Amino acid sequence: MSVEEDTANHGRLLGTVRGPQDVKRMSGEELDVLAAEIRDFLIAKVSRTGGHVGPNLGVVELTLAMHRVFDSPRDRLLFDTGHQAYVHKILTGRQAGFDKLRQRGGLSGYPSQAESEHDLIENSHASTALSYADGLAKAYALRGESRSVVAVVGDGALTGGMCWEALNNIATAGNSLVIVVNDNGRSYSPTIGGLADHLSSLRLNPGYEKVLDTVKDALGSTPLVGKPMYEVLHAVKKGIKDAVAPQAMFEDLGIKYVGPVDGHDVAAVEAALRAAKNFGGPVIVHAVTRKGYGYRPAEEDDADCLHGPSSAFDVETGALLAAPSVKWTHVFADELLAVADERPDVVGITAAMAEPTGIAKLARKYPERVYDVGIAEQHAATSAAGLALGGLHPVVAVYATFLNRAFDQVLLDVAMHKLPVTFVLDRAGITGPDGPSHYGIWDMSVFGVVPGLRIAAPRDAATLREELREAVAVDNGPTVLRFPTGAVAADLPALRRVGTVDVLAESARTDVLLVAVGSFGQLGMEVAARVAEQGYGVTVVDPRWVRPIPAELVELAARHRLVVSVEDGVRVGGVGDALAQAMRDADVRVPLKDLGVPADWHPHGTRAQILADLGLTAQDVARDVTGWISGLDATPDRLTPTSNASAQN
Ligand SMILES: Cc1ncc(C[n+]2csc(CCOP(=O)(O)OP(=O)(O)O)c2C)c(N)n1
Ligand SMILES: CC(=O)[C@@H](O)[C@H](O)COP(=O)(O)O
Ligand SMILES: [Mg+2]
Repeated sequence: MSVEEDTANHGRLLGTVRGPQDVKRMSGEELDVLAAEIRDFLIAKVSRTGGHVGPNLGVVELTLAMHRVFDSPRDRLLFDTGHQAYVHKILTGRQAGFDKLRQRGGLSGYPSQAESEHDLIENSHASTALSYADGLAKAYALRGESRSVVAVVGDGALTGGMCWEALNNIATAGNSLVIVVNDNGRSYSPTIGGLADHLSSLRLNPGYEKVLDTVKDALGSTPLVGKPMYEVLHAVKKGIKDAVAPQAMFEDLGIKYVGPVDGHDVAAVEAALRAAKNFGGPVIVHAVTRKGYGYRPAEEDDADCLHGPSSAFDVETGALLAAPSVKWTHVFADELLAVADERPDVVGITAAMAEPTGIAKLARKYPERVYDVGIAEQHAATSAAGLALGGLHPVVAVYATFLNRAFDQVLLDVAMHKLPVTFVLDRAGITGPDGPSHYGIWDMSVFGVVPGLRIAAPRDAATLREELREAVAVDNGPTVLRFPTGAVAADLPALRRVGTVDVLAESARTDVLLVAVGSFGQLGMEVAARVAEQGYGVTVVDPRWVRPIPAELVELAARHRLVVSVEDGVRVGGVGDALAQAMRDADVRVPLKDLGVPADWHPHGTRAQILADLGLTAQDVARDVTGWISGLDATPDRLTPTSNASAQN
């Protein structure tokens, strides 16, 4: 079936859309038909691949209006977080790519400059678009380029601190800039905080422009008597603004407010955008939308309005077709609740992701002991420091990649004060479909340098439970627990424990010490078996606590001919790097080869595919290890002692 035929199957009009110019000339009726066809298309395609169906169903009309009012790519359309850019992709010639959405070699789930000139922000981390927009608008102003900058930001993303830093600057700069607040009242769960309350107060108020026009009309018949009348009018406007228009917050900042407007009414959004485009300064267009709009399973999904089904789902019910087995997240959630039952000082913090991180389970039993801070990881870290100063032991549960932005807070607000805060990093390592900015590959390197901070990498459910308990027992500094996405690894019992290091396998021969970090424990066992077939002995160890490097690991290294480490994190500054340094410091002259993820922007795909591309499979590692150890046989001094010569370029 050709692309045209396939697309046309989802609607006659959609099949005619090759680019934004095709929607500019459509009538209101045609746009309504096209919106319905786009919804059919989204549900049909995303139900097969998984992806952010809920958010994108909520921005169909919004995106149509944007592409009708503005001229992308000359005018720049920015999408905060970017998970809601599918409609933008549909309208910019990429309908054919949706059969391989978020799949290796296929369409990214986020804007991608490599895909289209219409795309700009590729980072899937929330709350960045307004800062990009501020910079872009300043650049166009300085270069004398008359181009519109439009940033779509969700109510959830608006709870991120960067947004307010940007608004502060946008107001001062006064450049022409359109901020479309896509207010569907939800992140995953309902958006929290004072801002959310403020936005909902706006949703409930009549647009104050309308009220103002009414008053102006009423007063308009009154003959103007110079200054006094002006004073009266101004006083009336101010009174209205203060009384009926809580959007004063934005306008007092110096940013014009337009709305609230029905985000599912193309004509209404268009009118607001045209007014904003011609205003000649920064304008907020407050669009009220519904996440999952037009698709009952999403609209009725109380958890997260089908925010992002991770794989194919049933169109009728929205339920995932492949029931997830026991996930690392589930094990964490259960054990945290068990700990909380025993430890009244243990509290939980989430950054707008209670369900995806498992913290929701604790919140259901102890709602008073869980804090949802919004998409505000920096605040989460320092608020946790405050909780710890107040005598509690906070557990901050975030995806590994999102803690990157709170490095300074972890370093100085938590660690320098030696505060007992536990950071639980879910989705650590290569995740897959969400691509490079979601890869939780930096934490062991970035946070490994923090003095007094300890990092645990459990290898299975049993060690996750054990290491979580060990972490919350630490009362003189921060701890980090990190584990990958997906199904939890089968329990891998240790033969014995040396200090905190678990020995998983050993042999009469001590040719190789294989340090298998975290969930790579099973991989280590398979490597040992393969290398043993070549006649070499491999000792497989799981350090459990990977930073700081356990002294016992260095002692074990000294008793082998070759050390190999393998980790689901970047090599630079990773566990292998740190072990090599510890061995040098102890003058342990044994060659070390460290395997891990190259510090780079790795493409999206499945976790297994990306790991295979990086040579992080049992077969590849076994081949490498065999090559290195047999090379030592041939030329014993080939690898200079304590070398951590890179195993990969
Ligand atoms: C820094 C950061 N933290 C967490 C996330 C995970 N995340 C992805 S989308 C989302 C909710 C976004 O809500 P909103 O901005 O309102 O957009 P909507 O999905 O409602 O369209 C969250 C928390 C993220 N992408 N970035
Ligand atoms: C955009 C975002 O941060 C999430 O919606 C992301 O898609 C994570 O998905 P998983 O929860 O399936 O890892
Ligand atoms: Mg939202």
